Amino acid sequence: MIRLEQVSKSFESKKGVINAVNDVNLHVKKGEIHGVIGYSGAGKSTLIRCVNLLERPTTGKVFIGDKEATSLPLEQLRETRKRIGMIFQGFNLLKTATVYDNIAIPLKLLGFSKSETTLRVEKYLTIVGLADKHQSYPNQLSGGQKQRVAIARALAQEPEILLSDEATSALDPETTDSILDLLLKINQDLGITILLITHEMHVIQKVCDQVYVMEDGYIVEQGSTIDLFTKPQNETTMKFLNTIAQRKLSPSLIKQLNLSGTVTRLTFVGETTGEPILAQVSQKFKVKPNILTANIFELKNDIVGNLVIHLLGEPSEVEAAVSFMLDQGVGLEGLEG
Ligand SMILES: Nc1ncnc2c1ncn2[C@@H]1O[C@H](COP(=O)(O)OP(=O)(O)OP(=O)(O)O)[C@@H](O)[C@H]1O
Repeated sequence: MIRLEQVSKSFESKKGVINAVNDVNLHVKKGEIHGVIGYSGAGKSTLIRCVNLLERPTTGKVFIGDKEATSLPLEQLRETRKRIGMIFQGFNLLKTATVYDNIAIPLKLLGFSKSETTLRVEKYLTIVGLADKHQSYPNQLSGGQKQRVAIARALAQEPEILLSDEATSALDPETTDSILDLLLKINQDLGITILLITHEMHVIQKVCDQVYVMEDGYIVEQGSTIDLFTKPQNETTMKFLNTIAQRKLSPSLIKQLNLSGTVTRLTFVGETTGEPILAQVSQKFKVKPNILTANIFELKNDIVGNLVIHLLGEPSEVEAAVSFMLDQGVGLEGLEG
């Protein structure tokens, strides 16, 4: 549905050329939700703006469906843009217009009749849960409600694709979750393909099928959400994972705990998450597993559990215990300690 082939974007500035996006390849299939995560300045906004050609790539190709948007004449590009809705961190609502008009005005500008406009405004305000707010003004709404209006405005044009530029970054955690639930609902119920950018791993965790980690304009790691959560390869990915679950024991903690022996992280995915593996390990082998940290979190389609344990015992028993856990489908990663 969205395909980027070797897309780069540079800007001329007083300090020289800034390569904001470098050689990015990306493919979002119809109905999927993909997320790009990166720190400030990584190039995420520039990248997402290249998708609807708000920024024209310096080199590379952008495909929307089977059309190469980067080579379309302006008139056809306008048509293609109608297939893409966008929401923003700052909502971009007209302050002096009611909720109704915020959604209706773009439709009127697109030439929809009054009755079709009314129908669509009502339909999409109901979908976002604000059917009773027609006549409110943006300053009478909470941040989450404003984002819901912005989502209704984007949906009212009945796009196939929704681009989300840090749509939850200005919201508190609870409101963030309610907006993410809404994105999941419109993805599932309306079949809308979503590409989002974020600096919050929680957003990726909750809604994304595929993830791209971006740094200095490059995609430094990409894969399914489950793979990134269980087998991260890149240092930046690990830093983002650390924001939701402790992955490393700090040297001072290791010192305080006076750990000797084996410290390992166990990763449980799906069915193995509920198995009492550690109880079995201590029954079958002469080892004492001591849990140092533990967490369990839900991804969009999976459950992942992480345990950091300290295994005390004779090396041969520890080795046998480790091998048993591997056989049970548990992911293992040695940690310093
Ligand atoms: N119009 C522009 N002119 C010059 N430089 C730009 C322009 N837009 C972005 N940049 C530069 O490109 C780089 C990437 O910026 P971009 O906004 O895409 O990153 P980001 O990951 O979205 O960061 P943030 O989350 O802070 O917005 C930065 O160095 C930025 O200063």
